[in-house]
Amino acid sequence: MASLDLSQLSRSFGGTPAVDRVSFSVPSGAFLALLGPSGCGKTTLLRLVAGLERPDGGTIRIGGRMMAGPGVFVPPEARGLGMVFQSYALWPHMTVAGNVRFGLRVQRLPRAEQEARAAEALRMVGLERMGARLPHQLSGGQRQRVALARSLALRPSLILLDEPLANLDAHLREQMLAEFRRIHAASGTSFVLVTHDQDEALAVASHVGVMNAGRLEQLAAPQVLWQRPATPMVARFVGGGRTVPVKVLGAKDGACAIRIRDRVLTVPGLAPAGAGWLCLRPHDLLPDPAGALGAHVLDSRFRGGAHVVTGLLDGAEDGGEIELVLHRAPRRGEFLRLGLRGGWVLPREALATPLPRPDGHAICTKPSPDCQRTALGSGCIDFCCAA
Ligand SMILES: Nc1ncnc2c1ncn2[C@@H]1O[C@H](COP(=O)(O)OP(=O)(O)OP(=O)(O)O)[C@@H](O)[C@H]1O
Repeated sequence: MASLDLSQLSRSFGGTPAVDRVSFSVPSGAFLALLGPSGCGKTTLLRLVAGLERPDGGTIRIGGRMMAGPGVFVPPEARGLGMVFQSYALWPHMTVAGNVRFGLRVQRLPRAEQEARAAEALRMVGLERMGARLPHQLSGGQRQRVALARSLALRPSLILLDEPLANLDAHLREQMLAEFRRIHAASGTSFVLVTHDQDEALAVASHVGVMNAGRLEQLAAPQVLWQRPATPMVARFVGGGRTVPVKVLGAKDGACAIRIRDRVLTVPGLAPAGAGWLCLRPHDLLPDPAGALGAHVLDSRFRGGAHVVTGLLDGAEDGGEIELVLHRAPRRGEFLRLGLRGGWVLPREALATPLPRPDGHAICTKPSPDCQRTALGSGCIDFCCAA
């Protein structure tokens, strides 16, 4: 088990930053998922932590030990990490047990200990009866579990997983996600997972970091990321969210009075009077003939016992398509009036001084290079500048 602390971590390729002054701390035993659009720097960040890339600046500490920083670079094999990749990278001519023992042999552990540790790791991933098989005699999910067992056998303090489920079909991914959660809890090892799939990240992780163009936009618990996005990018990226420009009239006790057309509504949020964004997710909207918002129906299909409607949200700045659930089939082109049962308000421009939160912490509306910590372990669950 180890904590992971990054400070101002940067890496550029040909002058273009792939990871740009990223700072965060996650506690020992965390399951951190890194999420973001293609090319945002997730893999580069993972490779920096692994020691497969050297940073241009900043520091990496694992379990409090400096792994990279000014004048320090600990090579990958000395970082005490496990790595699991999309490709599994199993030796095809070796049995499952042989593959799991491989790293222990390299470490020259006594044979009896190798066997005991391999058996324990295979038990943890539920493959205790498959030790004698060859990799080609296993399913994709089983092969991925062997790769995980091989890492666990080394008893690393941190396991790095790079898109480990990408080669599996949807059903198997679900199963493996549940397995990952179980194995993470049973082993007590900290996990860092890079994934394209936000459902996967939100389902499995204790902490989720959203990256964009090399920067960390927000690092928070999944439900915080969902309910209180720190930036418009996070609001749009996570859960098919949309942002509608609104006028904020004032803020009090963690809620904002906003004007939409001729209506004044009170919505949770942290924005001062002025231009703001109303961040919406599909479940924040419900049909309401007297509602302040509206959407034109583009398409509708019957799924899960209800009509899932794709609508074009009136006034949204970012394309505006949003999914709604109705209990009747709407006409294509129909205008639906929508009421609010949720939402979150952000300021249009990043604030120089974050507004105080009702719980006494300050929230970063735009994480800055000076933002040193994400105090997840100590009570505050937002990307936080509170000193
Ligand atoms: N070895 C390299 N040489 C040059 N550019 C690189 C190298 N590795 C990564 N990059 C660039 O750095 C940026 C971040 O890449 P990275 O692979 O970290 O993103 P990612 O978020 O993991 O993307 P994806 O989700 O598509 O895998 C991209 O613009 C990529 O082209």
